[in-house]
Amino acid sequence: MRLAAEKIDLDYGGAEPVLRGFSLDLRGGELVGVVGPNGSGKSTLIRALSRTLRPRRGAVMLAEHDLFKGRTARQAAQSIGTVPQSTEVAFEFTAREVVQMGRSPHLPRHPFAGATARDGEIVDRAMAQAGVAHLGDRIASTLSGGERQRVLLARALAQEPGVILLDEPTAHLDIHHQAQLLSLVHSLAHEDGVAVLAVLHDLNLAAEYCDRLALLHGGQVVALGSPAEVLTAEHVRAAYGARVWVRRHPTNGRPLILSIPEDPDISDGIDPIPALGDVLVVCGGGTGAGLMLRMRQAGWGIRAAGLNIGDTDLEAAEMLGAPCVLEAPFTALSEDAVRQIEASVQTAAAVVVTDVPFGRANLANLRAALHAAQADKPVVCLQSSDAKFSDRDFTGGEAAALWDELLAAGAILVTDGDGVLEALEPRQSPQPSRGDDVF
Ligand SMILES: Nc1ncnc2c1ncn2[C@@H]1O[C@H](COP(=O)(O)OP(=O)(O)OP(=O)(O)O)[C@@H](O)[C@H]1O
Repeated sequence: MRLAAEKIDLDYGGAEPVLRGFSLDLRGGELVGVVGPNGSGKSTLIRALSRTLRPRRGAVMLAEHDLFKGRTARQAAQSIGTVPQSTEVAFEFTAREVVQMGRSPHLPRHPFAGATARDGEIVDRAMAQAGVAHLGDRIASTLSGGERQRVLLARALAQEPGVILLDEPTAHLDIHHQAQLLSLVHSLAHEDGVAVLAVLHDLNLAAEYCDRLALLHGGQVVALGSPAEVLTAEHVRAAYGARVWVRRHPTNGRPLILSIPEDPDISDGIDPIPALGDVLVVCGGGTGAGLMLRMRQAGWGIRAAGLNIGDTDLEAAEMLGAPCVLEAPFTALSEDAVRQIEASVQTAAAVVVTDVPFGRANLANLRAALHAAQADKPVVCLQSSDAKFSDRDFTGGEAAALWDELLAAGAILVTDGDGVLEALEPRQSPQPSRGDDVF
């Protein structure tokens, strides 16, 4: 069953709408997660989709009907089951009675008077699915928050709806019940063809279970798509103002979000706008992380040459907001990546080559540095005094030959990070060329 918000404006009577021109299409067979910071309008969206809050503009369509004009509340409840954020139960009903209420949109009269044996079976099944069969005789108000949340899920399941809307369904659940609930709603979507929309705060759970995500910020969708498309460090920063690393989950390949502590050592002293030019850093395997941070703190803009996804230097570069040329894990830099690196060399003020090992996979980075030096671009090469380049050449000598060419072309050899900064330091704009009194 399709449920769609079509360019809706929602408000609570204030001057400004909470959601503005909002559209979202939910279809049977998919689990869509709605994520976003506090106050971004997630619960308000659920209220509109569940026919509780009428949009000021636009329409909510249930199949081909306008939910607010073409459907009664009872008709809507036959198709849409809602698990609300609040688990408060006003009256002294037993858990089973609460679940039985889910059948009421389908019954001709009073929910308990009109219930048939089949309704009873549906209630039993819903309680079993939600893992609350053993709580049937308990007074709902005496249950724990997590137990009540699962009872309310059972109530929604008892409606046998084509659409289920869940507002923070995992808020009160322990880790085991979180996984159980999301697995259940995932299978309702994928095996029974139900359209499921869940507001979730936990981005990792959202990434793991949802087919699509909508990221809300300020009452608008700022990103909509697969978890990998939506949960990028940039989107998370833009919506939440939080800095995160985005890695891949080791088993399912979905994005894994790790928050970066607001470490004053990292953020202090970094001017948001680099005062100097951009330096392209050839690094990898952690050889560039500390150096990039120091260079950034010194006022340089940073770009990273080709890095494989999963490389620790990629995390550091992302943390510093540095553009990177990305390559798949354990894969040699592609022709496209090499083109991007060479283009980056053209516009960089300088190139720094860390003491990263070179193999066939990243040799193109070293070649790009050589091209920079040959084009009279300042290139600084890091080689600690007690190491030999041959120790980090895994190309059978090809990298060593490039390295020698690089130094012959005028690259500056330094032995540590201080040396890199010193070599770069006098290079205030305008950018002088090699041969000027620069290094
Ligand atoms: N009943 C109401 N009356 C007036 N304003 C409201 C009401 N409910 C919500 N709002 C406002 O609407 C905006 C969106 O609130 P909403 O509850 O939809 O956000 P949310 O994304 O679900 O937040 P949270 O993550 O904190 O649950 C907020 O500014 C909130 O203060």
